[in-house]
Amino acid sequence: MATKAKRLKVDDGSEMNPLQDFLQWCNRVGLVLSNKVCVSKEGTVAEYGMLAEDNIEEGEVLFTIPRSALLHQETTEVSVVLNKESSSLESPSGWVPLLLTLLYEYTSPRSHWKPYLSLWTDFKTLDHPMFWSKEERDGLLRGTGVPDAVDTDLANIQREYTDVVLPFIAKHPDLWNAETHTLELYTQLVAFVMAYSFQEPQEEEDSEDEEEDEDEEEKVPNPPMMVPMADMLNHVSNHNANLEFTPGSLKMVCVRAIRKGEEVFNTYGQMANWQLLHMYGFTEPYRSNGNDTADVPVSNLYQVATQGVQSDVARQLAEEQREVLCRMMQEKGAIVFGKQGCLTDAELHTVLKVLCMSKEEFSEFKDNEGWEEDEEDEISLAFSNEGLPGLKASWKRLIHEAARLTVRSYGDEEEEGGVKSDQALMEDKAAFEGLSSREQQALQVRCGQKSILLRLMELTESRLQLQQ
Ligand SMILES: C[S@@+](CC[C@H](N)C(=O)[O-])C[C@H]1O[C@@H](n2cnc3c(N)ncnc32)[C@H](O)[C@@H]1O
Repeated sequence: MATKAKRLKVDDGSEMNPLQDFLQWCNRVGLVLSNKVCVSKEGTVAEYGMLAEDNIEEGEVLFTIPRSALLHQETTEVSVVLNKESSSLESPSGWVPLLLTLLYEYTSPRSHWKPYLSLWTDFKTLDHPMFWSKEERDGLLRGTGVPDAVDTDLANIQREYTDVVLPFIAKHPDLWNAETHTLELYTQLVAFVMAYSFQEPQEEEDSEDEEEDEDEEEKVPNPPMMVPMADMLNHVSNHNANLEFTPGSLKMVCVRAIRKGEEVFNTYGQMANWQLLHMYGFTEPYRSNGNDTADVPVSNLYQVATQGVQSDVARQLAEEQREVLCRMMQEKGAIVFGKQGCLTDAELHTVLKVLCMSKEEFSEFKDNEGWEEDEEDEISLAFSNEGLPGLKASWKRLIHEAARLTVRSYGDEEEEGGVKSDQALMEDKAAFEGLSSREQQALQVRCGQKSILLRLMELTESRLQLQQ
């Protein structure tokens, strides 16, 4: 196998090379690596990565991993005990069996996966916002959605460790112990799973089965697993390789020609910068992430719709409309905008329609238990960047003002959410380079979101607003 592994000195003066050990292990377990690629720490965007040593064409397989080399609850040495007591390991995340697997295999000197897991002697390179101080998160990432997501994660990790993991490991002192398998290690492994694990997509059902299952509950997603070698690849939104799952093995396939010397990039999914920072601890440079998004909370649309409402009747109507929307909207109730327009157009359509209804229209709507849905294609076009300027004035005003409220939530209200200072910092190369890596990443998240919101405000500016 080709390798650019460097020999590393260890403290006692002896030499070790974790990458060489890992590549030898790959050979032993039957992982086949094309001689057109190599794993390297040089010439990559972040630590380990994969480089093309020759030109590679679309469709070529870069490596094949036998399923037996994957690390998860069925392949670990402790699978019997995990499976036997699986019901006591259930949790909302569904990650506990893999985390117990990793707690065990990462600390076991005779683990079959030792050459793989030894690539990361500690997890210091992981710099997810969950490892930043709360002050740093709340200060640098205000308005981006990351602080709330991290607070939820940390509370869940603590709860899962205390309520599920600790009672389980206490029953198996021969395999785990609380002195070694601490909450700190557990939290690091959660970050490792967030940034390195893969989830096999659900098998596609044929249309007949789908119809039958329509009323059944949504399928539980497959649990995460560790996929050695595939997780050496870094991510960009404009990726050139993709992991394919087949019954016997997993294959990394080139999806766009790669020239000799270029880095091979996988995709971790369509991820906005705030999601990349939250889940993986990095961001793509400002403007280069084609999947960047910004959320406009439904509560902001509601707030704009009810501004200036005077009469009791109108107030009551607005309150009823809000209640109906709360029942209809899933999750936390945010409308997501990407670089090309609204990504949750059906939800936005619903919100605008309900909030702009007269008393009569609203009661008719309730009597009919909804309305006939418009064509999906028409809605998606209407809320794209091309369609937004042509929306009716009342809808544009709501979107415009709600976007403005959202921009303000990033910071200083007088300065419209710090838009100007952030933009200036981004454009001043020397000043940007003087920032810490955390400050740079936070700035990239903020600038990406705000530029989407400002574009949205431009597209929904009505003539009346322009005259003011
Ligand atoms: C699946 S691992 C990829 C291998 C990793 N570079 C390593 O050395 O172990 C994911 C991690 O790689 C880093 N990473 C991936 N893509 C990146 C990118 N485009 N820019 C910066 N860091 C990236 C992040 O730290 C992320 O959490």
